[in-house]
Order: sequence, then C-alpha cells, then structure tokens
Amino acid sequence: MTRSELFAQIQQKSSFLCVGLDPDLEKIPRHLLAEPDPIFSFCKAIIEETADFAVAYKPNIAFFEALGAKGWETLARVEELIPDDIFTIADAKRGDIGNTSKLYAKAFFETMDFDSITVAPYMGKDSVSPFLEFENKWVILLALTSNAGSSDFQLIQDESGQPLYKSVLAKSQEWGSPENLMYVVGATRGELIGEVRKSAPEHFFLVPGVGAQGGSLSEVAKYGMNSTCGLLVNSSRGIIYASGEKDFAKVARREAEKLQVEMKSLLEQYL
Ligand SMILES: O=C(O)c1cc(=O)[nH]c(=O)n1[C@@H]1O[C@H](COP(=O)(O)O)[C@@H](O)[C@H]1O
Repeated sequence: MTRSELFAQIQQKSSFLCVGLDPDLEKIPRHLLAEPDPIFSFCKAIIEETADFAVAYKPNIAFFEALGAKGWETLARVEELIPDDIFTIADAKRGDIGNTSKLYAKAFFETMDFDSITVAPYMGKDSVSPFLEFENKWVILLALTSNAGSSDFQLIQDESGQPLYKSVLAKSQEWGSPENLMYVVGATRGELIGEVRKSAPEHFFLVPGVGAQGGSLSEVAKYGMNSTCGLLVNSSRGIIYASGEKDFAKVARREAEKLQVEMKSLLEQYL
C-alpha cells in the first residue's frame, strides 16, 4: 500500500486507528477454547466487528509464535482474513545482519503478505535496508518507544546534546523515504512526540500506548499530526479485551468506534 492510498483510507474512514491483535489464550473469552483454533476465532470476530473503524491491524507476532507451529499457521490465516484495503503490520521487531534480514523480509513480505514490519535500528543500515528493497512494503523503525526502559538508551545524549532517538531518525532518513519508512513513537511520550515530528516532518508514525498504557490520543494528535495525518494510533488490550464475555466482539466494536469518533474530530481540528 502506498502512502497516498493510506491517507485516502484515513480520510474515507475519518480514522487513524490501528487495532492491535495481541491474542493471549489466558485472556480470550473462555467459551472460545472449545473452538478448533480459539486464537483464529477470536481474531476473526475482532476483525469483523472493528474493520469499519480501523485503517490498520497489527498482529503482534509474539502472541502467535508462543504457540509454536500452530501459531504460525494461525498468523497466516489471520493475515489473509484482513480486508485488502486495510494496512497490515507484522509487529515482529526484527533486524539482523543483512543476509539474515533478507530472509526475515521474505518471511513477512512474501511467504506472508504483510504491508509492513516493525524493525529495530540497533544493528544499523545493512540490517534495515533489506526490508526497504521490497516494493510497496514498509519498515516501521523503533524510534522512541512507549515503555519505561526506553530512556535507558533512546534518551542518552551525544556530546552535542542530541538524544540517541534523534540520531536514529536522522541517519535512517538516508536509507528510506516517507514512502517506505515509518517510525514507532510511543503515545506515552507527550511533548517529545513533537520533537520527533520536527525531525521527521513527513513520515508516518505508528503510535502505540493509548488505552492500557495510558497515553493521550489528543496529545498525540496535537504534537504528532501532519498534513497527511501522519499517524497510525494503536490500541490492543483496550479494544480486544474490553469484555471477556460472549459479547467481546461487540464491545470491541464499541471501543474502536469511540476512538474513531475522537479521531474524526481531531482530524477536523488539525488537518
Ligand atoms: O512496536 C510496537 O507496536 C510497540 C512499540 C512500543 O513502543 N510500545 C508498544 O506497546 N508496542 C506494542 O504495541 C502494543 C500495545 O498494546 P496495548 O498496550 O495493549 O495497547 C503491543 O503489541 C506492544 O508490543
């Protein structure tokens, strides 16, 4: 999917919502455990009920690979189920020497047909570039993450006072463009989102951390939105586990719709 197709979808749905698929056998409604593939049934119901409000889905690979070979099969079936016009993100946080990254890229872009993958920048250009060589596919590079430990490395300043996440933003813009490179920026980071926006004015940001992690959607929009929206805001647990009962998919729909309604008014305010 191209950047302009993504923006067109955001305008059409008045939404920049990414629904995170983090399906945990311990947390899904108990009645689904009687199904042949409970995780698939759970994701299918969530996707069917939220697709009207979502412009992206982000399956977190950990929740599938924890189940072994069957989990990988389920992941492939879930990916196929997502409507073609909705952006898909393999949240795999990969990155290795080039020869290995090439195979990670093949796994997620060819064997499976994800539009994008999250990638860690730590190993540098040759670990990221193989993912950028696929046409119409995207790298979503970790820049300023939502977790407490993000300050351990990402905020360390060099001798000129520049934090490491800004060096990642500057350097990686030599490798990819706003047409194939996005950044992960945590919703919990408040004003710092504005700092990231200054360093990457045109790129899309994947912003996790609203909902269960307490990030504020209005702050994300205030500091992060650009002229093509430039935001995909993810919520996982806040949507998919809003109810643990038989009504889970309907309640997930309501939660997704609540976010979409807020997003609609933020788009009207800032675009
Ligand atoms: O790359 C990510 O998606 C990610 C980056 C980050 O900085 N923080 C973060 O929470 N995530 C992921 O985003 C999702 C957030 O889930 P919830 O906190 O349940 O909405 C999880 O799948 C995390 O692994």
